[in-house]
Amino acid sequence: MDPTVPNSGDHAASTPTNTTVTLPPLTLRDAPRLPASPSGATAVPNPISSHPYFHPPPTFYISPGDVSLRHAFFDLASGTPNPLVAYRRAGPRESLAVDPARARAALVTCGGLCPGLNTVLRELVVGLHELYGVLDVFGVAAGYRGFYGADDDHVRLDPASVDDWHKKGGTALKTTRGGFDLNKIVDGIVARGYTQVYAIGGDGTMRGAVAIFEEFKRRGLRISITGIPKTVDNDIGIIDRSFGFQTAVEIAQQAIDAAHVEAVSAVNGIGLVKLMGRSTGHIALHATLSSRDVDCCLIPEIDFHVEGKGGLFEFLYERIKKKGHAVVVVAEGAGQELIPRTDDQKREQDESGNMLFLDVGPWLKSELGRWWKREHPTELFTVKYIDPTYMIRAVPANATDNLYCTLLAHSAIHGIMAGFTGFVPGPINGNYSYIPLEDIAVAKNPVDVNDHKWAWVRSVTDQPDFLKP
Ligand SMILES: Nc1ncnc2c1ncn2[C@@H]1O[C@H](COP(=O)(O)OP(=O)(O)O)[C@@H](O)[C@H]1O
Ligand SMILES: O=P(O)(O)OC[C@H]1O[C@](O)(COP(=O)(O)O)[C@@H](O)[C@@H]1O
Ligand SMILES: [Mg+2]
Repeated sequence: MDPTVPNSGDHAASTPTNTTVTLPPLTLRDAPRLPASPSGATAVPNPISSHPYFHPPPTFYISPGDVSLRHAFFDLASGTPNPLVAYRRAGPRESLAVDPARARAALVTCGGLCPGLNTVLRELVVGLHELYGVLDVFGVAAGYRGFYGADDDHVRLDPASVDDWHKKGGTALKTTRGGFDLNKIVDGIVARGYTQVYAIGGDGTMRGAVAIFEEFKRRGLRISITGIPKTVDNDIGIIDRSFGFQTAVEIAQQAIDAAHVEAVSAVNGIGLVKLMGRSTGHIALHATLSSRDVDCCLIPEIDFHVEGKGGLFEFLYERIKKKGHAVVVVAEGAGQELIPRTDDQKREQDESGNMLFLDVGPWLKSELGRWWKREHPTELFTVKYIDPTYMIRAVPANATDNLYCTLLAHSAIHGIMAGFTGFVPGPINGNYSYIPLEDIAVAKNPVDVNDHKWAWVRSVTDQPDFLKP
């Protein structure tokens, strides 16, 4: 039977049918493993088995054959992904490739802040100590450069010292951009006797972790590394979402609410909110969908023009005529090509090599004011601009993100102790999996503007594409 042909006949009278479909072969993108121990030491039983409280049931441990699928759905009519890709399922293994008694762990946070960083750190420390009995756990200060920093950049951590970290925004270890000197970093790791590295950061950190992993291999070192994906922008691909993102969206609501109040309380009022999102508009999109007060959402994935027929300003004028006010949410990376910049500004980068953006919020505010004065000089007009940039990422994680951070931290530890390295733990369609670092480092996560989500935005804001005629 052709699976793409719908059942014919009376719908109410039809019965379920079974259709057999042949799927393409499955490719396992396996997480790399540590080389065998030179001493020939064999597997160590998982200490959780002898933990006084766990009593793991037979289904507790992840079996060597457990995998999860990357694609949870596809259209049989247009062809399935070929090959189908699978990853190892994350979780505790019955036997370990790493002896916890000899393990020495280093935790580092890099890049921008994100709600939940401190929770991940806390859960790594507590999980290493209490699940596996790893007592040598160190926090490395101020990003990758801390590995080749002074002695006091390496701080011993234990469950007591991190007890309340999940309640705090930011990162207790401090974070920096730049300073990625591969040889110095690996020399520092070796000199301090670290056997496992947990690098918590965004896309840049993941690319750095790939380089460290490759250098470990090149030098024949038996040191494992895992990357725990952090990005408030949610711009890392393959995984369902990054931690801290939901918290950021929640806090963004407060800015949109304020913009809405200001807009409705003014004559011909516009509330303009700029949200984070360097190359992706996820925060702006999700904040728009959850708020429902937004009239227009601008994201980096969609070009727009401001003046003239079909432009943003004309749309806002019409919306004000209809409703008396309008709320605009703009992601920081949107409309960058519209803002005039000098050659020097075009070359400006942060310490990690990320392009520095001009501030789209004030630019939009002043362009709109200028346009209104010119086109409608006799009508009152007010724009209130709100920039909650750092407020949405410098807060502690909410309950959902705190739980997510805990599961990520535990998944990372289980993977490292099982002997995996060069991997990233993360949920794929809700299943925690181990994804090779090199896949994550290149997987971007732009907003798919052809997807239902963008259609939802349109249905909420009733906004057109601001295309040039
Ligand atoms: N291509 C790369 N190779 C090696 N290290 C990188 C690379 N890109 C960024 N890094 C390093 O990763 C760290 C964090 O990068 P950054 O872009 O600032 O933040 P994020 O990881 O949040 O994207 C910095 O120390 C930076 O130097
Ligand atoms: O001012 P900072 O600390 O460089 O951070 C600004 C950037 O941080 C971000 O949150 C992204 O940070 P990451 O690359 O560290 O994830 C962007 O939204 C923003 O452009
Ligand atoms: Mg980044």
